Amino acid sequence: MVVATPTVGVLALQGDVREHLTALESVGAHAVSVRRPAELAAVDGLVIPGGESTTIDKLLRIFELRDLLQARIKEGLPVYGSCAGMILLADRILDGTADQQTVGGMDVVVRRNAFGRQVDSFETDLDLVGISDGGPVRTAFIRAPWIEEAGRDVEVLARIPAVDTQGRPVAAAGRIVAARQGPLLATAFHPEITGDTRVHGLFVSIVAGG
Ligand SMILES: NC(=O)CC[C@H](N)C(=O)O
Repeated sequence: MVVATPTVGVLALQGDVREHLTALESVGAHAVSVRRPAELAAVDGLVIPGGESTTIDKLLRIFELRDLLQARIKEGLPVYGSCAGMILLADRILDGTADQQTVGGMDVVVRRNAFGRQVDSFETDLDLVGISDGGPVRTAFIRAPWIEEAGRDVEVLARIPAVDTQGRPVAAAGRIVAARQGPLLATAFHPEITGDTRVHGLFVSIVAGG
């Protein structure tokens, strides 16, 4: 089904919600905050923002959204998870806290806080499969995870390049930092804070039936 102006929710329990709402509006979606089951039931797609995955995990249960979100993902709801959102979409995680759970849906193993202390946070340009116009995407990594293993049905969209913008070798070279499995999209980075809205454009096209 092709939806002309899709309604895309941003899970608004914790994290940088407003930047996602703005980015989604700028690529033609009707963007709404989602905090209640009725709001989750009404959206055509959902963004799970970056933040702290353990907190979002707990709040999903407190706000009685977790089971509904899992059910909607099973029915095919398009969901884009960024950073902590990517952790929540993963079927399996490494370095989670003892009681941490994910919502799941993507056949990936994600390692939390994977980049370690030295490169805790950084910005870089990445080539992304599916985004060819306008060159590499400007991305921000903030205590980011990476995808350690991806199942057969997962399409890898981006990896950490071998060298940084100054030509220096990168320790995490080759790590998977963006992937898609059907209507589920995940990025280890935050695209909403660099002013580059093309990842949101890609997600809205998935929601609209692409
Ligand atoms: N920027 C982010 O979303 C960081 C994710 C955070 N390190 C976590 O484990 O949830």
